[in-house]
Amino acid sequence: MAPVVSGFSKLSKADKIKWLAEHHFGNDATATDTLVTYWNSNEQLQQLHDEFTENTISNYYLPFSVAPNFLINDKRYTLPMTIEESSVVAAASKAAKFWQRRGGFKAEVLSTIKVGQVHFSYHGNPEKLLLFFSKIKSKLMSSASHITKNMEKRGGGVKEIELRDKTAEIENYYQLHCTFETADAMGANFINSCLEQFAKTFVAEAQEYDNFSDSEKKIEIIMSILSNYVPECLVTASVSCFVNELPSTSELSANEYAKKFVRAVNIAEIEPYRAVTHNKGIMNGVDAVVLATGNDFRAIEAGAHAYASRNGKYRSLTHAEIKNDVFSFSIEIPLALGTVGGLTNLHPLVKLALELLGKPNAKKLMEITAVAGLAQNFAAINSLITTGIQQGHMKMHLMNILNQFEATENEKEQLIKYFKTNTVTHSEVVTQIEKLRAS
Ligand SMILES: CC(C)(COP(=O)([O-])OP(=O)([O-])OC[C@H]1O[C@@H](n2cnc3c(N)ncnc32)[C@H](O)[C@@H]1OP(=O)([O-])[O-])[C@@H](O)C(=O)NCCC(=O)NCCSC(=O)C[C@@](C)(O)CC(=O)[O-]
Ligand SMILES: NC(=O)C1=CN([C@@H]2O[C@H](COP(=O)(O)OP(=O)(O)OC[C@H]3O[C@@H](n4cnc5c(N)ncnc54)[C@H](O)[C@@H]3O)[C@@H](O)[C@H]2O)C=CC1
Repeated sequence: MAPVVSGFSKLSKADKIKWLAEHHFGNDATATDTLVTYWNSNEQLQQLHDEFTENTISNYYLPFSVAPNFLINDKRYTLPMTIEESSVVAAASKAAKFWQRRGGFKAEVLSTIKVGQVHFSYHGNPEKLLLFFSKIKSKLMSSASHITKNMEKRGGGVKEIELRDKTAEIENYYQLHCTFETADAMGANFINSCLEQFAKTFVAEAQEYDNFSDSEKKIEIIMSILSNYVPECLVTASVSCFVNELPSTSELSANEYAKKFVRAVNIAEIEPYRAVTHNKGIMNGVDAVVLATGNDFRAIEAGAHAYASRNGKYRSLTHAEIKNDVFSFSIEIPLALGTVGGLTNLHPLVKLALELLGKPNAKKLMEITAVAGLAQNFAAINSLITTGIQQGHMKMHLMNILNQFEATENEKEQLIKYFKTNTVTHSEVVTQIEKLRAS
């Protein structure tokens, strides 16, 4: 077991690695070599990456991929996608290619309101608190004007502050429930700064408020923080076509395909076990664009799953229907994304990704990202109701298995040829490698 270390954060990068090598890797040089191999030879670039987070000792690469042919609101895009899982980029590309010949994707931002809350305890008469709040509300707003003035010039700022009584759930618990518009920023830091200012002003004003008793004056702030639940920062995307334009085979007509597809989505609307996997497939596309564009994927994940269970049951984020011989498929998803702030103007590949998308504003990026989720879900369901997921997924995963077994170029060539006409499973790849090596 490694010893407790004090002052680790203050060590140089080299000394941090030395400590790790000594206490976790028995001074085996391989560990150090692996870490150093991933350093960037451009020292300036490396320093930039070192400074993104804390205790950085190396870089962790993920593939930076692209999916072409996305027709969104009549404009063609090539999507940047950062993801480790094979077949996601292929699936997105396949769906994009399919829908670009059928009118493409339509997307629309429904609203962009974000939420933050000051959580506090108040011991006293609730009516007096409400009266106090109504008296000082405008002062609360104006106390943050030094933070909000530039955001207001961009059309954003604080929208509303509400006092919410939560004492039915927790004794003496109240909130300032605040809503914001943050223009092209995701807004976490802006919102948190505003909230902390509201909290300070709230406490100070309470102490000066003559109508409060001494105990009522002692408002205790528990915390001030934005919410990643953003049901009003919402975007929708959809595709539609005549049923007879859908894929068909001798075993499954286009009409049967449409019905089977809708049924698959319906199952994800009522069955949580399926819905979670269904939405995971959607997030394959969403997260890949979110990561490539330097956005906060934890915030997006948390918000999307909370939205999926907003009615008390976890459900699909997509919906499908057939009406008058038209098949339509849509998604509605909360996406608090930014095209300024965070890493967006810092990471060279993020800058490139945004440039690839034509330097979108936050709303446009919300539309593009929702489309990536819908496309991914379309491709996954298409596979699930026809060939099954494994055929296409394992075809893409083959190279990973071959690399695990350190297959030579010659072995790869022979096995790729073999698996063109044979189903890829992990065990079959192992059998074929062993066969080759024994011959
Ligand atoms: C994998 C495919 C696309 C193969 O599909 P295919 O029909 O065998 O592909 P193809 O070789 O005929 O090529 C057709 C198009 O697919 C794309 N494509 C094809 N291959 C590549 C490639 N190597 N690199 C880049 N793009 C590729 C590309 O757009 C290509 O057009 P082209 O470029 O030739 O004009 C298909 O089987 C598919 O869409 N499968 C779904 C895969 C999937 O959803 N993967 C996610 C991982 S599984 C998961 O995490 C979640 C899940 C699935 O469980 C969610 C759920 O249950 O809902
Ligand atoms: N719970 C959460 O989700 C939390 C997330 N974070 C992190 O906060 C970061 C995002 O915070 P932000 O406030 O968005 O970033 P940020 O702190 O980099 O601020 C962005 C700033 O850019 C400026 N700006 C310039 N042009 C703008 C425009 N057109 N529209 C809007 N603002 C413009 C504004 O001053 C704005 O406040 C992410 O890195 C996220 O991971 C931080 C705390 C909590």
